[in-house]
Amino acid sequence: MPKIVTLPGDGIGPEVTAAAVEVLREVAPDVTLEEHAIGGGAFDNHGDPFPQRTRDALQDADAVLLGTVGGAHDSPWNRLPRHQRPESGLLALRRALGCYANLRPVRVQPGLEHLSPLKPELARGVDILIVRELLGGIYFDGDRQIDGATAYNTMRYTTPEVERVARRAFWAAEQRRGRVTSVDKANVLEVSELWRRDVQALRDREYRSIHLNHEYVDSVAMLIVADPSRYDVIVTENLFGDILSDLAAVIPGSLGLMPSASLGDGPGLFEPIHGSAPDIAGQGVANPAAAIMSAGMLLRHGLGRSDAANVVDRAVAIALREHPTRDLGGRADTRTFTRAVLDAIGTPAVG
Ligand SMILES: NC(=O)c1ccc[n+]([C@@H]2O[C@H](COP(=O)([O-])OP(=O)(O)OC[C@H]3O[C@@H](n4cnc5c(N)ncnc54)[C@H](O)[C@@H]3O)[C@@H](O)[C@H]2O)c1
Ligand SMILES: CC(C)[C@H](C(=O)O)[C@@H](O)C(=O)O
Ligand SMILES: [Mg+2]
Repeated sequence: MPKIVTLPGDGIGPEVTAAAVEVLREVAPDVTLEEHAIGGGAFDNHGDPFPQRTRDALQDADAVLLGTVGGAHDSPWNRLPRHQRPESGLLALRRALGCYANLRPVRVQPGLEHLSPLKPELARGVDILIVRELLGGIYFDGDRQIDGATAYNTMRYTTPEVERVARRAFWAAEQRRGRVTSVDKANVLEVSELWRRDVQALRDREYRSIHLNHEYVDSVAMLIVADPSRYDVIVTENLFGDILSDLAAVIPGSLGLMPSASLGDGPGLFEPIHGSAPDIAGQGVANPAAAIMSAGMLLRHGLGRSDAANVVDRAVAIALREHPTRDLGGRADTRTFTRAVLDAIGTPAVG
């Protein structure tokens, strides 16, 4: 019986995770779910944003389902030493699981173009997979400091770090349209020069059937919304991927439609890309679609259950058509939307 560790976290995390858990129980009733603490609440209760008990629970987990961590800008959590802050708990979790490849799909489902603020002809058919490097770069390098009026962080990558995430991107592209765009800032940064060189060399050595091109991150920030259909798989380093994926959320219509899967060599981590949304937390109005779709990715990538994952994706699309949430200009609250997903799961597919 597969064991899934759930980590609801802070803000809207518990609200959207509860929805995803309901859906998981419906489509995978044999799975064991075990809830643990992470983030700001974990610090308040256990003095650590990634407590030892949570760390221990990962040992025999098959997959991890995460909500969100963090507080508002004026939260006391933001005045803690950095290693005690909620976000540090999340980064430590990613590192503990060794999840170096973060898959962030950006998809406009047929019939849901109207949810996008882009013109329907631009939004129609968009299907991008952003592969974000998740354990390296400026997020993790030890060389960082703030001291009086001076502060620095360093962005560092090694060839093995670049190659392992690029491999995931090439592999994904082989199952899709065979195109990879590697995004960097090689016109300015040495670290991007290495990134570009290593991605190209790997393509030339092992993935000759893949069409690879390189683009600068500033240009991609424009083109991804101006002409999103030009992209199939995008592979990029940690910080660029963080920013580009929130930007890309505009294409389907909301951060609440952006799930993710973080994969390494052990159990995967599945989480919506959005944050704890302190502005709407506790009101029961968060869009749980990204969390539910993350549970779908867990079924697909974490447990190898594609059929169940397809059922979830189809049900989410139906619920979005009939009961859009407030972030999408609709009126459905979290409960109504989740109910609609559960109802759609119970309705046999036609055709
Ligand atoms: N993976 C994570 O846990 C994660 C990711 C990003 C940010 N954060 C943390 O979350 C906190 C808030 O960050 P932020 O405000 O910059 O970003 P955010 O993603 O929490 O919110 C940005 C905006 O999007 C809206 N939004 C986000 N998710 C939504 C959903 N599911 N349904 C409806 N609306 C939604 C919010 O209401 C807000 O207006 C910070 O502490 C930050 O560090 C955590
Ligand atoms: C909360 C933060 C550490 C995190 C990140 O920057 O990776 C978030 O923005 C994300 O996109 O998952
Ligand atoms: Mg982010």
